[in-house]
Amino acid sequence: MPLNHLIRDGDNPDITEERQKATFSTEELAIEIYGEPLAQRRREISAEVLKRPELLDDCPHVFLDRTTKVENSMKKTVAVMEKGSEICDFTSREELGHLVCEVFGDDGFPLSIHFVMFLPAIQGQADDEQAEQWIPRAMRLEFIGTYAQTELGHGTNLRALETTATYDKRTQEFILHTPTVSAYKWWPGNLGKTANYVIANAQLYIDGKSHGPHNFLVQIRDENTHQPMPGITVGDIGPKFGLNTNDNGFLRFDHVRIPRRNMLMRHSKVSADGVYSPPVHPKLSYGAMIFVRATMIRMLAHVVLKAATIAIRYSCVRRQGEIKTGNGEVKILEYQTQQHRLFTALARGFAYRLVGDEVKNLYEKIAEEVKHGNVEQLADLHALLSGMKSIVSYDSGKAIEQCRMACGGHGYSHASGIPEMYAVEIAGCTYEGENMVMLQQQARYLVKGIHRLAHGEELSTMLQYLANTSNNKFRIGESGVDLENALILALEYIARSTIERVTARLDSLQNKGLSAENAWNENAVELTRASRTHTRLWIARCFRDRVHRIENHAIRSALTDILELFLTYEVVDMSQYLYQGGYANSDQVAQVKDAMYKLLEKIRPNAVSYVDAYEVSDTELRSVLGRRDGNVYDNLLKWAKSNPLNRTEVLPAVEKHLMPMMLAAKSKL
Ligand SMILES: CC/C=C\C/C=C\C/C=C\CCCC(=O)SCCNC(=O)CCNC(=O)[C@H](O)C(C)(C)COP(=O)(O)OP(=O)(O)OC[C@H]1O[C@@H](n2cnc3c(N)ncnc32)[C@H](O)[C@@H]1OP(=O)(O)O
Ligand SMILES: Cc1cc2nc3c(=O)[nH]c(=O)nc-3n(C[C@H](O)[C@H](O)[C@H](O)COP(=O)(O)OP(=O)(O)OC[C@H]3O[C@@H](n4cnc5c(N)ncnc54)[C@H](O)[C@@H]3O)c2cc1C
Repeated sequence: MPLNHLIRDGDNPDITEERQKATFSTEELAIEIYGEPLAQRRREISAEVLKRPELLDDCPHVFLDRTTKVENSMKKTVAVMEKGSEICDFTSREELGHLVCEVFGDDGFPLSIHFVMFLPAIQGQADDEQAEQWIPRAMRLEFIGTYAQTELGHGTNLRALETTATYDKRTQEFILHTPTVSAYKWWPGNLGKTANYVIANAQLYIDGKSHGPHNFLVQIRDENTHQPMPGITVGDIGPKFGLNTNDNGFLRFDHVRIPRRNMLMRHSKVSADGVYSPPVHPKLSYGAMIFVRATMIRMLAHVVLKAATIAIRYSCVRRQGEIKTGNGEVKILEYQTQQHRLFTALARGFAYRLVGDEVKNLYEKIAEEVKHGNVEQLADLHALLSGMKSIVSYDSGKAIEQCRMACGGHGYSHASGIPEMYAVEIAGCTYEGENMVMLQQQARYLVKGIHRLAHGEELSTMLQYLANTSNNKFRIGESGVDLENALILALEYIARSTIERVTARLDSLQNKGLSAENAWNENAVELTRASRTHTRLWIARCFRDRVHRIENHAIRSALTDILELFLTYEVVDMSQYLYQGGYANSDQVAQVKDAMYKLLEKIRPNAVSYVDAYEVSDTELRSVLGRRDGNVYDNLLKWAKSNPLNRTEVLPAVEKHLMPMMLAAKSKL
């Protein structure tokens, strides 16, 4: 009985051969990733979707213009809302999430901002009475909401947002106003054509005094006619690099009045007579962003694993060139360069996916405490998520792009599915805080850590490795030190020494009289590097702990290969830092590289089985190259023939423009 459960008759023999080589059960690995009931439920949901044409695309989305794309996704949204509960349990985020992936593919659920920002903002920041008033109706989708914070002129620097909410004591209302063009709200998902309400982030003014940005619930479209409300100008911002089924929008308020109780008042309050009570922590109004940063890690990992699925499967059915002359063309996955590109992408995908679970659990624990007024761990969480969203979005983008290039010319075609994946995923470097900015948020926390240590103060668990100054020599190959431990310690050294060095430089510049702000800016690149090394260490440790907890021996062993590849890759990638301070020499770094190349060989026979175990259906994958059955060439031809340009033999545009030109050229002879 083969261990890979995806073998079927009629598949490309090259891919069947791969599946027969599996040394672990792909079903058991799927259970390790998703958990026992969910792994099975995902398959049932995928099978159900296939039976319902209203949930499937008539043709690949890339063949459609934007208006048709938007209409299709709205139509399918209604089908999911009406019939989805027959297919999956709507109270399970995981089941619903899977249904959404099947039905909508890369662009995700068209109303995602309603669920991932609008509702979480209300849940975390509205008081009980407000929550009771708004949440049930929002959950039933009686109306659609979005989160309107970013403006045309400012997205990063929230303190400079220009939209104002001025309290009018006389009528007990807030007046929302957009004073300039740069104050237009710009970017919110679903704002353009869909949302009826926004959580608007605006500068609160009472009696001429500013209290900084706060969140307000504002109706922008009539619930029945969908026409803009008085004082509202709203529309779509136009096509983007990706996510084109979403109507990201612009919005202007012209002295729009809302009742006092439409300010979200769990943490900050304004009384009827205009008395302001501040929150227990000044950044609690940023809570919805924290939620998305925590959630997006798994979402980004999912895209990497989809791209790896496509590129690894394709690399086993694509033959090109010979390794030994005369022995015939090989599967391109036999090339070490191909394995290096793809298995390291696979390793990052698995690492981020499993670590993403841990991040989500940590977020839920701390968010619950914050809800009850305990903000002790908020700084740790903010720092961690700032780093995580940045590293995972950027390194995932690089991994996906490598997967695309590894598919050669066909990777550049939309038939591969990877260009759309990249376009969607890479937006994660920008939204929820531009990466360079977020890395610096984390760097503040790291620099403070070094200063605390210098003053003999206690460090949070996350930073305790900063005190381990005895870790000053690479111990790879020493007896009693296994590879994993040596690599984790190397990553600790890289992070600690980088943070120490940049902090010392900051301090010395300030001691020489430079202002704190200028000293910071002069070290900003190094500070982002420090942040990167710290976050990569955190991911590595968390991934290692997760793999060590696996009880099934065969699965632990399969994921240990992936873990070790991940660790060697990270250490090689940052090896220049190992030479600083004489921690390692070039022979030791060469040992890490050798270990990495051996792991590529070890992983090779199981490559297809790893991605099979992640179980992304063909419906969700939307890729000709990544099809489960490996029958790529016939289907590439079908895909090309079905594209709208081939509907007529002679294109009307050719008749209209080129033919007359050619005829005219002939007549001149
Ligand atoms: C789950 C996804 C699924 C599907 C989604 C699919 C598609 C979704 C697509 C898009 C969704 C995206 C939606 C959005 O993009 S919404 C808009 C997001 N906008 C941002 O993220 C803006 C980024 N800017 C900021 O967060 C802040 O302005 C800032 C850079 C953090 C600076 O803030 P500021 O108020 O000026 O504070 P500082 O002076 O820099 O810091 C003072 C102090 O506060 C601490 N701090 C900052 N933020 C937080 C926080 N959130 N929580 C806790 N503490 C925070 C900061 O560390 C500092 O602490 P010190 O101790 O050093 O003083
Ligand atoms: C697909 C997508 C969906 C979005 N959805 C929403 C949404 O639903 N709601 C919403 O409110 N917003 C949304 N946004 C907006 C998004 O949150 C912002 O674009 C993001 O926070 C970045 O801000 P910005 O555009 O002002 O970039 P800018 O801040 O202008 O960044 C431009 C450059 O300046 C640099 N920079 C800026 N400030 C600093 C600094 N202090 N130090 C160093 N460098 C700096 C950046 O690193 C970057 O290189 C979305 C954006 C995208 C792309």
